[in-house]
Parts: sequence; structure tokens; C-alpha cells
Amino acid sequence: MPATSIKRSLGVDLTTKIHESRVLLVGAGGIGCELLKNLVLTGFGEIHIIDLDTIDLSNLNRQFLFRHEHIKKSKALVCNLTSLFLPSPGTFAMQAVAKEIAQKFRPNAKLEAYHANITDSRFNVAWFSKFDIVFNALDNLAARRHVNHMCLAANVPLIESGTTGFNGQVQVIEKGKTECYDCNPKPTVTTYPVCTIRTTPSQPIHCIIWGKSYLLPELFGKGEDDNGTIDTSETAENAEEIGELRREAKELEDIRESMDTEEFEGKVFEKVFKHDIERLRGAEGMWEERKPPEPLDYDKLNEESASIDSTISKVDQREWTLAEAFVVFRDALNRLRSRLKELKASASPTDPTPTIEFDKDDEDTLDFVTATGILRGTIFGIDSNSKFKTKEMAGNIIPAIATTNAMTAGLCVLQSFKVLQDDLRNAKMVFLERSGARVINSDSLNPPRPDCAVCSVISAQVAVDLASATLEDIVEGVLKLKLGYGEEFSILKGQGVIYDPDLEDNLSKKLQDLGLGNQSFLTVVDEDDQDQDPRVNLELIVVQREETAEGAKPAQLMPEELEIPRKPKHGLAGTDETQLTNGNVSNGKRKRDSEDDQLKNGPVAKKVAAESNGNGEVIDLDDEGAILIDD
Ligand SMILES: Nc1ncnc2c1ncn2[C@@H]1O[C@H](COP(=O)(O)OP(=O)(O)OP(=O)(O)O)[C@@H](O)[C@H]1O
Ligand SMILES: [Zn+2]
Repeated sequence: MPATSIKRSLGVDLTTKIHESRVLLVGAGGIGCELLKNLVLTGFGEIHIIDLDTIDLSNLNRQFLFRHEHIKKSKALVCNLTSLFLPSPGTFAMQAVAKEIAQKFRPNAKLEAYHANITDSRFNVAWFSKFDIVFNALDNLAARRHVNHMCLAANVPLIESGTTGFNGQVQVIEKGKTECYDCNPKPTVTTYPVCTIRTTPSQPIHCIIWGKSYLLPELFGKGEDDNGTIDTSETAENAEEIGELRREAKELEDIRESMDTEEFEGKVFEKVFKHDIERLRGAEGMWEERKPPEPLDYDKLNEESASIDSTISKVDQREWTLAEAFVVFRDALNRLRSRLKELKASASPTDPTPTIEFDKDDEDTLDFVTATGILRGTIFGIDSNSKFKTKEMAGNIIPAIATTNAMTAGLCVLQSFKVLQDDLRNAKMVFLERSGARVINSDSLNPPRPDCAVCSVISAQVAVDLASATLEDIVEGVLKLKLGYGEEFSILKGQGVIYDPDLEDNLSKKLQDLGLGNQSFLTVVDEDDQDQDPRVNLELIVVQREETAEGAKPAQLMPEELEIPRKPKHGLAGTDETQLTNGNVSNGKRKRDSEDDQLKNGPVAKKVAAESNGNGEVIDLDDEGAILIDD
């Protein structure tokens, strides 16, 4: 839309605010590319974009700012203006867009790109507070949580978004005014009982998980199940079997020691596809109702596969034969072995031991998992899958839909208008779905949950010299003396406890030696409920203090006077429900089941189903108009 049309649609005030605002876009993937285009086209003055990843072939179908020649280049850096304004010849639509952007907006748009992880300590609270709005276009919980936390600490509005297939969601988050990302619990990942994966698989996914979460980490990672997919909790029934499995894993550890020898590959094969299977086959009472597993024969397969070339691994649409899988297994094992050797050779002694983890876009690990899936499937008489299908299953891939991303990105920008106008009463939680009567549905924003451990906290800063101040200076000088804490409280750094009444070892340690840097967070959890309710959590941001000629000064609290409220006894009591709602909060709309709520790009807190709401709300474009998109 030309700049004049935007001004006419949005009004001079909002257009000016947009031009003057500085925004941060976290993630330059499916939603991120769309969002960047929207932000530039809408005329946002300064856009910072960050992404840790490089471009993969599989990104090109929807991440339209990237071309084939960009593969392996930084997403964030390719997202700079050059790629926006110089589309490859022949792509008419892109040329039109680029020309439009170049002519109308380029003089005003300032873009800054970072090829980095948003959790990096240099992106601290002070850095976040430079932005007027942060947009999340991420694909994982940890990064989302981190940005949520930083935006709350820096008091910067966050527009959180995510998609899974045809479903999408946009959530506006403002400290103290709306629910934060963590106000609602997030669904956990699917886990499989260890015995199903290791002993009695019955479905193709069990064989894939075995390769991905057991064998690969045992050989090249940090040990069994780096990612917590296999539930190894011990019960009376499985105790004996778990003991046996531990012994088997230990044997594998010994074989791992011989990784640099020629025998490695044969030893691994014989152990996991023959000896372990023979042991299992001999287990009493196990195979009365099931077909017993059939061990594989290395020499026989070696003979049968003599004429097969390892390039068979490139065939990804059909399932490999057993002999083909055997060839790919050996080849992938050797590729991974050489890679790990190189990683180890180039690592410095202080680096953590190098490992290789499964990544659906990493051919070596994908080949390994596909081949092991077929070998193990054959042993247990379970159907196997092509490499393409294995990638989908092992990578938990729900196909990304470009139009869902595009619509979600558009909705993010519409919500940002409400934020810029300070009009949270009309901002919405927005949902995209295909199954209901309407594609787009919305819900009013809720106030923060008073019991949320992330946003219902009180924040303060403490200025200290990190090199000389100790934890005791904070505990005694600040928390007990200044803030009146009793004996019963603990201090957390991230998820780890560094102080509680029974953990006093750290008191004499310098803050710096406890891993605290400028702008690190500490959370103080009051556990003293003797006389009255405990205080809400206190989030202390530790700030490096400039030293004066007189030397080290005591820790200084900012603000100096701080009243820490008590935790509310009952759920929502005491919240100002009218703060955000437009009188329409509980109009009988059905909330979505939590299992439906897990979007790949962001678990959903709740969702309104349009069919239950005949006069259902639609997305407000402005105070007068509305759009309604029928399925
Ligand atoms: N901690 C982080 N810091 C910076 N960028 C991140 C971080 N975590 C994830 N990202 C980026 O967020 C983007 C999310 O985009 P998207 O969901 O489309 O994933 P993708 O990896 O591009 O695609 P797919 O997973 O479907 O192959 C990715 O480009 C990813 O690199
Ligand atoms: Zn919260």
C-alpha cells in the first residue's frame, strides 16, 4: 500500500508513531520473513532483526526472502535490505514488492540484523528497553520464555505469535496489564515409556525414537535421550528390565571407546541388532503374545549389499530395502564418526566435549535414524518408512503453511497498532483456524495471573561491584536489613538455587564467582508464611556499580524504598478485571482444549471457537470496521 494510503487508513497520528518507532523482530523464519516485509511496508522506522540460524533448502518454500544462493548463509543477515530490494530476476511478484518498498519506504526504514542467539547475555534488559515493541516469530519454548521474561523486565510490549499448519495465534503481552506468555502452563512434549522403545516396540515411531533418542545420543551425544523423549522412570514392574537396559547401555559406552578403530561399525551392529536382540528373544514370558524379534546377520547383509552404493541415501521418497538400509547405516555411522573426530580435534581443552545431536536438516543424523528405523523395524516385524517420512516423524514436523504464516504476521502488525496507540482495551488474543465457521477469531486479553511466577513479581535493581561484593552482602545487607525478609527465603539464579537457609556455602562467594554479570537476574522466593502470606517473588537485576575513589560501596537498592506485596491467597481475587476487558470477557465462549492448544510455534493459552458464538467477535481493524473471513 503506498504511504499516502497507509496514512489515510491509519491516520496521521498512528502513521507518525509507526515511523518513529524502533522495533525488534526475533526470528527470521516462516512468520519472521512475512513480518519483516509487513513491518517495512507499513513504514516502521527502525527494525532490528535477530536469528541464530542459517538458511536451509527446506526453508525456501515459504521463507520468501531467501533464494537458493542464500543456503547456509545467516538468515538475519540475508534479511537485510539488499535481499529485500534486489530479488532475483524473473520473480515478478517479488520485484513488484521490492520496487514498492524501495520507492516508498526505503529512505525511512533502518534495518539492523544480528546473526545471534537472543538468549546471549549481550542482549540484556538495557538493550531490550531500547525498543518500543518486540515481535516474537520463534519456534521454541525456551527462546519464547526468555524473550517474554526480558520484555517484562524491560517493560517493553511483546507481540507473541505462532503457527501450526492451519492454526495460528497472536498474543499481546504488556507487563502488569495482560497475561504474560508464562501465565498459562504449556503442554509438555510426548514421552514414550522406556520399555516400549527399548524392548517392545510396536509402531514405526518407536523404532525411529529408538534411533534418534537412544542409539544416536549413546554413540555421539551426551548419553541416552538428550531430549527427554524416553520416560525412564522406574516402577516395580519395570525395575528388572531397566537394570538390564542399563547394562546394555554400559556395553555400548565401552564400544564407543573404540570409535577410532575399524571394528567400531561392526561392533555396534553386532551388539544392537544381534546380541541385544538375542538376549531379548530369550527373555521368559515376553513373547507368548507377541512375535519374537529376529536378530540380523552382519555377514549375510554384507554379502547381500555388496553391489549397493551408499548414494542410495539420496533416495528419500521410497522406503529402502533391508540391504540398502544396512549400507546407509554403515555409511552414516562412518560419516558421524569422522565428524565427531574432527570436532574433537578442533575443540579447545576448556570447551565442553563435542557431541552430535539429531537435527532433521542434518543429512548424516537423518540417514542414521532412517536406516536404524528400518533395521530395527525388520527385527520386530514393524513397517518402516522412507527418509522423507522419517524426517517428518522424527522432526515432529507439521507442514508449515505459508498462508497461515502470512495471515499471522499480518495480525501481529494489526495488534501492534493497538499497542502503539496505547489502546490495550481493544487489543486481542487472535486465533486462526480452519475447522470453525470463521478463520479468524479473537478473545479479549486477560489481566496478569496473580500467581504467575514470571510476571506477578516485583522488580528492583541492586547496584554492586560484582568483583568485590558477596552473596552475603545481598542476603544480609539488602534482603534482610533493607527489605525485612525473615530467615525463610531462597535465591534462584535461573532455575538453580544459590541460597536457602540450608545452603549457606555460597554466602562468602563473590557475585562474579557465582556467574553473575552486569544485568543478571536473581529471583528471591519468600517462603516465610508464619505470620502472614509470603511476599510475591522479587526479581533483582544485578547491575555493575561504578567504583569511586573511596573504593567499594555497599550494595545499593533501586528504588531505595520498595514495598513488596504479599501473594494473593485465592487465584484471581483482587485483580482489576475491568482493567483490560471491554465488558465482553465471559460471554459464554468455549475455550479450546489444551491438547489442541499446542502450536508448533507457540503453545496456545486458550482459544475461542467461532461456532459456539453466533455473534462472535471478529478482528477489529479499527474502532469502526471489522473483517470476517469465511472458510
Ligand atoms: N534463541 C534464538 N535466537 C534467535 N533466533 C532463534 C532462536 N530460536 C529460534 N530462532 C529462529 O526462529 C525461527 C523460527 O522460524 P520457523 O518456525 O519458520 O523455523 P525454521 O527453522 O525456519 O523452519 P522449520 O523448523 O520448519 O524447518 C528460525 O529461523 C530460528 O532460527
Ligand atoms: Zn505471567
